[in-house]
Amino acid sequence: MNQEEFFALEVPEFQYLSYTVGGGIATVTIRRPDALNALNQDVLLELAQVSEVIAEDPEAKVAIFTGEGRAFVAGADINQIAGIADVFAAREFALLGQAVFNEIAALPLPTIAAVNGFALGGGLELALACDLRVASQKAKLGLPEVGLGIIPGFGGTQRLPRLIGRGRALDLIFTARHVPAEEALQLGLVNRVAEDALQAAQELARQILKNGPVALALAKESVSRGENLDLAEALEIEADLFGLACQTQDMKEGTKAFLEKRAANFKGE
Ligand SMILES: C/C=C/C(=O)SCCNC(=O)CCNC(=O)[C@H](O)C(C)(C)COP(=O)(O)OP(=O)(O)OC[C@H]1O[C@@H](n2cnc3c(N)ncnc32)[C@H](O)[C@@H]1OP(=O)(O)O
Repeated sequence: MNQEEFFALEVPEFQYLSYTVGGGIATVTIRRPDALNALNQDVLLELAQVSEVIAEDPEAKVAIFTGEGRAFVAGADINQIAGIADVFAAREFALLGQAVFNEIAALPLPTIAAVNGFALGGGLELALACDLRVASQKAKLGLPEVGLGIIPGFGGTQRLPRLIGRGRALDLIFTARHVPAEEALQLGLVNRVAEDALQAAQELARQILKNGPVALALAKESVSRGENLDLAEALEIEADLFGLACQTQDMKEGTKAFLEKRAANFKGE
């Protein structure tokens, strides 16, 4: 077995997803358009698998998640929720969604949700597990679970207030309303609004890709690890990771390129 074969990436055959990678951008498209890409257990398990693929793929430097058709994801599958037998099964379902989205949130590279349409319930929770969100002008976002007599269970009650603040998050959760893209932008729920969410996400990814890959991963790690700590502890982490960044070839190349007034050629080392 030669080295290339040894390191050959195995991408499973997905039923509900497609995975492509090109120019450093990995793209995951959720494909269950007849149900507006609703997340049943199988889709969730495939999302877990694909996040392992992304983590292992040397070609993937930025990952984009999007949906086929007129929805990003219209939530967890309400048919499955309606059939949940007892409190234990319900808790397991929430824990499964949380575990999958935690895996996506922990990917050591920038992730972007290209919100091409409805991002409701578990769909918004998936977008919240990504680092950045780009919405199409026709996108609608929200956590409508209380309208079904349940609460957000895939991280929404935790990630949404951390992103936009408690008052704004509880407004969305209590009213169950669908927020249009422009309002989502004002709320800080999305980073950009564009006519074509995927195209705008790809442009954003290309902008990110100009920068040092190790530095991107370390910057994400610093923000993620510091998020739930007090400032003094979090600043220690930042200093440690700054130290690591300064040990990289990318740092040598980035600073040299600046001084030589040319574009840096980062190797991700
Ligand atoms: C822990 C996490 C919990 C959750 O995430 S709970 C779920 C939260 N999400 C929601 O409550 C949104 C549910 N969906 C809707 O409210 C509506 O859809 C929309 C407003 C998004 C779109 O409405 P319209 O344009 O009229 O389309 P349509 O005919 O309702 O949907 C097309 C097909 O998609 C199925 N579908 C939509 N969302 C879900 C879902 N979340 N779970 C299962 N199926 C869903 C429908 O039933 C229908 O299917 P058919 O054509 O066979 O009647």
